[in-house]
Amino acid sequence: MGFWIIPLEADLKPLYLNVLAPVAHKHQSPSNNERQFLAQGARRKRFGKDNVILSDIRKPPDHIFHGGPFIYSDILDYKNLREIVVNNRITWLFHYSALLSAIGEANVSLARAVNITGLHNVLDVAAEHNLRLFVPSTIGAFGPTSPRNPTPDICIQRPRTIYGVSKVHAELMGEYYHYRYGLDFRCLRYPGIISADSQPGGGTTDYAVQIFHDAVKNGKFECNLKSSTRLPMMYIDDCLRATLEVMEAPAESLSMRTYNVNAMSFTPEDLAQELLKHIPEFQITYNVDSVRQAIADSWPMNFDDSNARKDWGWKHDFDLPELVTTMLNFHGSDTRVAQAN
Ligand SMILES: NC(=O)c1ccc[n+]([C@@H]2O[C@H](COP(=O)([O-])OP(=O)(O)OC[C@H]3O[C@@H](n4cnc5c(N)ncnc54)[C@H](O)[C@@H]3O)[C@@H](O)[C@H]2O)c1
Ligand SMILES: C[C@@H](O)[C@H](N)C(=O)O
Repeated sequence: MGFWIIPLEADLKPLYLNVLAPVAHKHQSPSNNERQFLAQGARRKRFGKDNVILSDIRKPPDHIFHGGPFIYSDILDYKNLREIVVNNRITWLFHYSALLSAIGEANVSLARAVNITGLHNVLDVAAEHNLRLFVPSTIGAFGPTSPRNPTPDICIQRPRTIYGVSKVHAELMGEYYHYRYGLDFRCLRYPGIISADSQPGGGTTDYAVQIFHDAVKNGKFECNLKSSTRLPMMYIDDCLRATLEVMEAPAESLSMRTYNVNAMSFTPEDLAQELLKHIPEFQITYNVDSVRQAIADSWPMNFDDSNARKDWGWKHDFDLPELVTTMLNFHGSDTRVAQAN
């Protein structure tokens, strides 16, 4: 994902700098393609198709390109950001551009530029033009010295990845701009996000997306984390709804500017057991990637999101069984499921 720009009602113009999960899966059937369009369409439907501008530095899939305005935007180009905001009278900005945890460790200088310099550009353009700004943070903003089970909103944050460091920086800078300049900064710490219409983006939680592709296509999956690695996770629809809900919450209901949000928490073994109920021949093997495993072992196992639930009424819809059924349906596994039954 990157960044979104949106307009409000007649005059609310959101800009999304990259889209969470925009990439259509190559193997989907036409009917699944239509269903997968819904998550993206929801944002455009909520605000009006022409009022939501999506952007990236990468070519979008057909359904994104034809679904409403889409533009090229590099968050490292400040003048270009300012031009987009001015020319389109943007009011809300959703900033999704980032390098994720595992890929960030493989390319620290690029991660530092995109995740930190890019954030500075976004903060400045938002403050200069009085935008409401959403920036996602992550379970990766915590580290080995944070309480892991559960992890509360306020506790020690000493992450050991450039990704985590950049996200703590984003949380603190956003809050600083809020108190110093009155910027309407809002931030959610997402768990691992699972979506059928995306390819894994270089994160530590990628296995929980890839497993569905491989289970449906090949009936087997090689997992790069240990079977007992417990991490917080969330289905994409809950993630998008949480994001819009916190953005639309009255300012006086927000006791904080950065909130944990959660839905479920599982291990690769738990996920495999749930998949076996639908695909009895499914097999999982383990070939642990030491970089990803060390990252996962330093992250929360369970996330305490009680403040989000109390302040603005957060409530998730998808637990593990609903997640697996929905993902398998999206992946066109109806035939396998029918065979299994
Ligand atoms: N996916 C998850 O599980 C998860 C969990 C927690 C938080 N998040 C956050 O959500 C956001 C999106 O995550 P994602 O999974 O979609 O990641 P992703 O890797 O799939 O997408 C990142 C996007 O950033 C874009 N990008 C890279 N450099 C850019 C630049 N210079 N200018 C503009 N765009 C640029 C990429 O082209 C890509 O579209 C990130 O900020 C991430 O930290 C994601
Ligand atoms: C958890 C999250 O921030 C991302 N999916 C990663 O693993 O890097």
